[in-house]
Amino acid sequence: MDQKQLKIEAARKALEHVSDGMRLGIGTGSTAEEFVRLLAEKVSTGLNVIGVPTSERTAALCRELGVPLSTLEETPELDLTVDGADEIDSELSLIKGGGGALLREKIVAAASARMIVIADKSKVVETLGRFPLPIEVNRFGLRATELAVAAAAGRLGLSGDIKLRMTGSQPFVTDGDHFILDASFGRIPDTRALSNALHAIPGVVEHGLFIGLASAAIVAGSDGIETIQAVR
Ligand SMILES: O=C(CO)[C@H](O)[C@H](O)COP(=O)(O)O
Repeated sequence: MDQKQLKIEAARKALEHVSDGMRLGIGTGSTAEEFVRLLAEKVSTGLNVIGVPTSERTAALCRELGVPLSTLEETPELDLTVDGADEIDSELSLIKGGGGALLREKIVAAASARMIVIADKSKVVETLGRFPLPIEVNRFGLRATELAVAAAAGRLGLSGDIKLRMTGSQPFVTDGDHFILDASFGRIPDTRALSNALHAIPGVVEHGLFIGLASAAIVAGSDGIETIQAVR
């Protein structure tokens, strides 16, 4: 089975957790898009749900496919969010933000009673950090924030390239009008300490470490689908 098919299988399994009347957070990225396509098929045959999208990109796809949408202002409490991830560890801590939507993704996940992560098996790691950590930052004081991020990481024994994410020759701009720094720190043994250190930097809007948010991960591999439940 190719990677796209594995994403579809994970998304299909997640759909089993969706029931009539649910208020759904809808993630961003290629795996979440497979979920939107399957959800739209169900909606077209009568499933009644309302979705809060985590990005303009997801909102556009939902509109195109006829998935009814709301905003978090109108619907501030959600039953379930289904989203992808860039990395998943055994405690269901995540790195997210490869698609640049981490701020809205985190706000939506935190407003949800449950978050189910969908992914192909390549996303499962022993320790987070192989994937560069996306850090959403204010445009103002970009260089100062970058230096502060490097210093904070250094105090935790982490180092590595910190790159401003680009789209062609221009910085990538998030839906919230911020920039993203991609930090290649390598293995992050203490995710909580790094999370706290990054949150203490004024120019950091949010980072892509999702700790204690995922309730379950549905992981599809060529040997089958595994559901990993969070132990809390
Ligand atoms: O966090 C994300 C977007 O900000 C995505 O969920 C993450 O990048 C995974 O994407 P994909 O399913 O395309 O691999």
